[in-house]
Amino acid sequence: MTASSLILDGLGCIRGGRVLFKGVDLSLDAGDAAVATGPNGAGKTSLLRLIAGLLTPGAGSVTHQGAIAFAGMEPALDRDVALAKALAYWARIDGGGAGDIARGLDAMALTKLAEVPVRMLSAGQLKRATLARTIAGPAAIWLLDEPGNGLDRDAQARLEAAIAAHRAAGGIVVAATHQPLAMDGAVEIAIGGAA
Ligand SMILES: Nc1ncnc2c1ncn2[C@@H]1O[C@H](COP(=O)(O)OP(=O)(O)OP(=O)(O)O)[C@@H](O)[C@H]1O
Repeated sequence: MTASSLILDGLGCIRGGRVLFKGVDLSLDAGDAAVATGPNGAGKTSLLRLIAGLLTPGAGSVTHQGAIAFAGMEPALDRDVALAKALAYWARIDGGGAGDIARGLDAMALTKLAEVPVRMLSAGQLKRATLARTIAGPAAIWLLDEPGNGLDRDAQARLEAAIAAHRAAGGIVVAATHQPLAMDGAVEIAIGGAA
């Protein structure tokens, strides 16, 4: 993996004319992780979207080295095709091959469901599929929005193992979550306020 880093400098977010947060500073290098916490509506997803470049900062800046993968709450997978085919679509865009898709499927215990249409997957299986796409991709910086939502105990352990392996390989992980997520030494970004 190429060198990765992520720096947030005085980052602020305004949505709907309301200041959600301001002055968020963060500096992550290869192997580091951060977890965004805070009440519903505080701005955790917004923070991830700012980092991904999907929102414009109200203040401050985001600087990063290494590609970003955003595993959001909505599974961005074609519902009408088999899971493996839906992941292959993204592998073509993200840059990956059949081996990477197999690795992603295996990491989230989805290999047996590879030929099942996406629309037939359960909520937890869809979440695992979203994570499999990120795992299969080449991005150094993973942004994970509520990655543990809907996961059973085995899938949660697999997610935590995938995060640890990614960090050991020089990747960076930023997760937004209400649930406990084992990430050794992760920096907490506590976002206050409530909607
Ligand atoms: N498109 C939008 N326009 C204006 N405001 C928005 C928009 N999308 C979200 N918001 C508001 O921004 C605030 C933060 O939303 P966000 O999804 O970032 O919170 P969150 O901390 O991730 O919440 P949760 O824990 O419920 O997932 C909320 O008050 C929400 O209503």
